Amino acid sequence: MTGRDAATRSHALLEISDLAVAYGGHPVIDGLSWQVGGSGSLVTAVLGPSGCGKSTLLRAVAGLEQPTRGVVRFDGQDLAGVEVHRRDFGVVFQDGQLFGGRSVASNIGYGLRMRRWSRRRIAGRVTELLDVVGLPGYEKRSVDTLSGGQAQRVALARALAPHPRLLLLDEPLAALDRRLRDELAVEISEIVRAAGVPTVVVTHDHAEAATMADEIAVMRDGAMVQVATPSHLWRRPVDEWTAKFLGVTTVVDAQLRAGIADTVLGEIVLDLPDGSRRLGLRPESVEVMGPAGADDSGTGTATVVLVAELPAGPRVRIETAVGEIDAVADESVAIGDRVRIRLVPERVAVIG
Ligand SMILES: Nc1ncnc2c1ncn2[C@@H]1O[C@H](COP(=O)(O)OP(=O)(O)OP(=O)(O)O)[C@@H](O)[C@H]1O
Repeated sequence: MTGRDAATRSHALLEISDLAVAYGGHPVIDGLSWQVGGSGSLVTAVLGPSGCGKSTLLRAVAGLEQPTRGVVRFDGQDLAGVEVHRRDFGVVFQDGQLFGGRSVASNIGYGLRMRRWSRRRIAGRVTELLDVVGLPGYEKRSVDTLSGGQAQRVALARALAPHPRLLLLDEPLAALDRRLRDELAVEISEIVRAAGVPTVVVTHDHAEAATMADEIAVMRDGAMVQVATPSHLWRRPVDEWTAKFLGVTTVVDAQLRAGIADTVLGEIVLDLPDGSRRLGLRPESVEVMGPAGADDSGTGTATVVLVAELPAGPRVRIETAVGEIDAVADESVAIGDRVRIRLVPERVAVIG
């Protein structure tokens, strides 16, 4: 399967219907239905809070957990009864789970030896993959001497080696520090796209999901609540829980008339039908404009209660009609200033 196939395929690659998985009789996933890859996306993220069942879902797709109900299909084939190693899926876990005490080459070649590839062919594939993951020449190194980031690169190479039909990544960056996570998220995304392997990546970090994936499935309590592109998710979260999980800190009511939404924080142009809506605000959704004055029609007013000078510009906390909220400022303001505020249309989330 190549990226191009993914773009032209009309049916979903992975189809899950009414899936249920339980541990000791306690359901963790109950009635989950989800289709992956039908819209042409190659990398899909499953994003949800800790404990919502993301890893369990991935393990059920890999064949490592037995569903109590439901169907998992891959490319039209029902996977019930298909053993883990016959699914041809590559899996990478949070801590890589490399075989300790062995060399990098031995780890990457593992699945190829199982498939009875010749030594020469394995050696060629290992070298090729070490180039792909940025570790050329590492064949003989013991995996016990690798850094966390290097170990995850080797785990990725091992998963990609047998040309899997699907790659399943379970929080592959969770054990790494922030800077390395950001760097490796971009790298992994580039690597799987270049290889053209459809990928599902589980994460609880929405920046990571947006960096890596074309499509994000938001999961809550064992079910999918919304599946959309990252930009659609930020702008149109399906409900208040999803909006807040995605970084919305304040929700305000709006009355729309002729493309203008009226809120207690001022007016905003929104191309939506007349009626009542709820708007979700993140700090970047609210801009502090300058001193409040005689002509404040259409804008809200607020009082500055805290100022933090961040590299990207001042971040301020302001007292408004809906309580204290965080906002961004173009120019310097001081604690106690009475200021005008503006809602930024493209950075406001419309809920529902
Ligand atoms: N082997 C197991 N036996 C019993 N309960 C389990 C097992 N694995 C997971 N659970 C429970 O199932 C629920 C979902 O766990 P899961 O690991 O799938 O969630 P998650 O969304 O991946 O969480 P996290 O982001 O913290 O890894 C949790 O309440 C967890 O305690």
